[in-house]
Amino acid sequence: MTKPVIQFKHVQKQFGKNVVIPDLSFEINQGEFVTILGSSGSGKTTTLKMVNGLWKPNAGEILIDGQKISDLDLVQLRRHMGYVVQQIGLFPHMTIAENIAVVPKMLQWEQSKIDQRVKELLALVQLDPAKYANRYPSQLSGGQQQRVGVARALAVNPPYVLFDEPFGALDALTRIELQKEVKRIHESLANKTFMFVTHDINEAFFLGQRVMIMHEGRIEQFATPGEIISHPATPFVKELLGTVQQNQELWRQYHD
Ligand SMILES: Nc1ncnc2c1ncn2[C@@H]1O[C@H](COP(=O)(O)OP(=O)(O)OP(=O)(O)O)[C@@H](O)[C@H]1O
Repeated sequence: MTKPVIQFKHVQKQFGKNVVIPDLSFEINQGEFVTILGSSGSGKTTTLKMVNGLWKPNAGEILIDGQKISDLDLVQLRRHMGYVVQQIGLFPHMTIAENIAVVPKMLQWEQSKIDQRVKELLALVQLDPAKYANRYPSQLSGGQQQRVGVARALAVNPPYVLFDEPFGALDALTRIELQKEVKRIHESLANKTFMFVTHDINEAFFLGQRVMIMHEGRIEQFATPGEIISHPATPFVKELLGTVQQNQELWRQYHD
């Protein structure tokens, strides 16, 4: 059964007089992994920030699990939404274990439960707890820090996890490794809804069960990777797919 848990209904967002999202409607189902792909300034981050209430729409309605976001307590809402960004901002003076435990501590979990959860999460993101729990962020590579960012976002078992270009600053190999991790984590956790913003078409099509392609604040197409590739809905989508072909041609010339 599909159950829409994130719904945008004719959402409009403007900053001052600048309308960046004129009229956005979509639904995301429980347990889905949706990627949002688009060029710079297309409104991806703004959309994500409206999902967790960081930005309020100027018009229209957003429903989370059937409830109007405007009726929800935003602190509660954000606790239900893990957030992973490029600059994950681990606290430098806290160990990795303490960084992951920030929200559980705030919620006054017992220390034994926190310790257990930190171990579980480090194992989930493939960092050996015995080796990493007591290190400081500066003693980890960028890729390892992003793994901690993912662990921290999952700390209190939120039903939603939002990712905003989390791997943008990583080298290509580490990036692919982490994409595989995130995909595996989503598959291993039942019913968690992931929204992942990226401007990398390979990342979007590898991770997304459905891909939302945005351009100038509008959805050009929102469909499975297979549907998009076989039936690109607009000239913009065709052009985007064309960039992959251009890359393939570039590489092919070295093989011929
Ligand atoms: N706080 C703000 N004040 C004014 N304008 C903003 C603000 N945040 C975003 N914008 C504008 O809204 C538009 C959409 O920005 P947004 O960050 O959502 O794009 P994006 O698709 O995430 O781009 P990128 O891939 O570069 O991060 C841009 O034109 C941006 O300049």
